[in-house]
Amino acid sequence: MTPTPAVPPAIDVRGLVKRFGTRTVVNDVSIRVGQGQIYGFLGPNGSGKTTTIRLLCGLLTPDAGEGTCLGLDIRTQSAAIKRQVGYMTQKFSFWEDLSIAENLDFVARMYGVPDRRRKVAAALERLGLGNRRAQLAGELSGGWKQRLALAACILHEPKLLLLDEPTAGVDPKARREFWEEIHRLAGEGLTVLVSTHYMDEAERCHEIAYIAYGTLMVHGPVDRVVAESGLRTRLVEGGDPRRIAADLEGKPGVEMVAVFGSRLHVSGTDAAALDAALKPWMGGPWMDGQAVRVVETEPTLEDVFIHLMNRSTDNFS
Ligand SMILES: Nc1ncnc2c1ncn2[C@@H]1O[C@H](COP(=O)(O)OP(=O)(O)OP(=O)(O)O)[C@@H](O)[C@H]1O
Repeated sequence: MTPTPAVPPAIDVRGLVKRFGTRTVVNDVSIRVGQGQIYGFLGPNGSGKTTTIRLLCGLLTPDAGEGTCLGLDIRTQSAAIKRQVGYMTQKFSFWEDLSIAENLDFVARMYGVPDRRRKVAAALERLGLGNRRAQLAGELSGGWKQRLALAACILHEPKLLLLDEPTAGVDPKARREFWEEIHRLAGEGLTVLVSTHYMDEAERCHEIAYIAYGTLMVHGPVDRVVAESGLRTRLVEGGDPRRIAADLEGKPGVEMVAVFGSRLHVSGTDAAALDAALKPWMGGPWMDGQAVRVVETEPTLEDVFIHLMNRSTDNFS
């Protein structure tokens, strides 16, 4: 039997560097993204996520490094790559006094999309915009605007979709529906690169990369990123979380204390030192008429990212 040929990665780049003036905004980034994967980019504001995504698909030329996107060279074949990319920028603009359908038709004409009418109809159908086709874009709520933006980005049937903070300011239900659509598209083979600050969005990605000040600090599936962080977390329940937090802040072994309503997440990389700091709170002392309880828990992705952020130094400022 002939073995099935392995599907080549959608993106395979090594050693990418980008400088703006004297600042190195992307520093030696190597990434491989499988076809049909949703790959999330996280990191502090201005840390180079958008620049990295643009380099990966040839929209910007790197100062050093090499690689391929959709099997094409990111340095020499960027025009051919761009034709196969759908890019939803942070500030997607519409013609507010045109309807949804007219906006899509306009975009399709502008990009010379063949078989325009059928493609516009398909995009309207696919994103549940059919019933609203005549509604003016300027009257749409945030969630519907995102859908229209997504419809416009997939009209030309790209193989790679770039989403730059796609759901900023969108309500949770609309975000969930947006992500269901992204997963459907990925299921059909579309590769998706998404930058986000939302942990729930990161958890919906097949793999994530955390970039801080131009450096790729960790990458991989969410579970692996959490497991490999080396972070240990204890959950403290009962009593007054703010007073317990104040007691723990700055103690050896305690690297982070975060209040979640009536609970605390206390984390550090040295489990013995962490437990030594928590010792006075173990064994159920009473506080404000409640028993305080300390249990081991998994760090959340947010715990891991705050930890990474604390560890990274802002070499941009
Ligand atoms: N064309 C440019 N010329 C000069 N500096 C730039 C240019 N584009 C981006 N930068 C700078 O490079 C750094 C990284 O920007 P980038 O937009 O990639 O970060 P980001 O992680 O996507 O940020 P955010 O989360 O705020 O969107 C920033 O300090 C930004 O000001």
